[in-house]
Amino acid sequence: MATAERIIDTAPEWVQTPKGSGDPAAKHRPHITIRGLKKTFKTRTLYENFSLDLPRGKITTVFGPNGCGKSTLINMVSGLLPFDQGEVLFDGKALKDITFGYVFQNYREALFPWMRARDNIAYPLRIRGMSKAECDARVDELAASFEIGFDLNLKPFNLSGGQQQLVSIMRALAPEPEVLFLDEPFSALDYEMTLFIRDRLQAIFMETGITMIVVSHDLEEAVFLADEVLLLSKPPTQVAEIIEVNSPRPRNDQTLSSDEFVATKAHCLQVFQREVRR
Ligand SMILES: Nc1ncnc2c1ncn2[C@@H]1O[C@H](COP(=O)(O)OP(=O)(O)OP(=O)(O)O)[C@@H](O)[C@H]1O
Repeated sequence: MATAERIIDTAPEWVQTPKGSGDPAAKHRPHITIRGLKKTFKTRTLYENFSLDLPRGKITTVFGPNGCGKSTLINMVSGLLPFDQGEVLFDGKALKDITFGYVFQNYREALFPWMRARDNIAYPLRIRGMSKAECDARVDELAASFEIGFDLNLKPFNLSGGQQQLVSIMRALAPEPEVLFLDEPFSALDYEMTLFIRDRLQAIFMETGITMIVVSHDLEEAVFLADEVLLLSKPPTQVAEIIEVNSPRPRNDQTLSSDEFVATKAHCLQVFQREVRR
């Protein structure tokens, strides 16, 4: 069920009470509530009265037919794109009152080319007024978490595409966001780098329990990463189905051939095909 009434009671063990809230019940409430969203491009209505709850401390992947509005959805929720009507709240708070990160598909245009990789990563910390020593410590911490094997003193144009995307992800994570949005983060990467970054993202997720919303156009990737796959319909876009993925973490190559994973992926494909034919 994907309506206002959805009760979220299965936050993983590692999900902490939100910082500063002092409210242990918060982890059982939806993290993001979307109510009555409407979005029209010229005369075409993409979203009409769209409502959805997204859970705290889980990875939700967004999958659906071409052009159904996957990117538009996360762009509206993350404030990059205005909507015509409706409301998006983060455990009752407005977007301006939370810290969030966004990873773009096109990493080439996302990084500041004149800044070294480590200055790109530290940027969101510097603009918050953190000292150089604090920024350096956080960048080093992230580099260790991501097992970075390249020189962060290089500028983006001296890095490979995958390395640039890693820097983008580290920059998004630097201020310890409570929500991380990723729009097709692997679509411009080679397979080896995709597997590496996917595994690192999973590890970071397991360490931090950060809520992640990931747009994907690859069903296997969407199921592999997800606690829940949000399957969208064709426009005017509604939730076709929310499918739980119960494969245990950390997931690895063996996960892909496990009965549970194969059955979940097959179910997602069935729903997807039903929506495409509709
Ligand atoms: N700025 C815009 N102006 C006009 N139409 C737009 C704009 N942005 C998106 N659209 C249209 O809205 C629809 C949804 O676009 P969106 O990119 O969100 O879909 P998507 O599901 O992410 O697409 P894809 O599967 O191709 O990645 C598409 O028909 C697109 O052409």
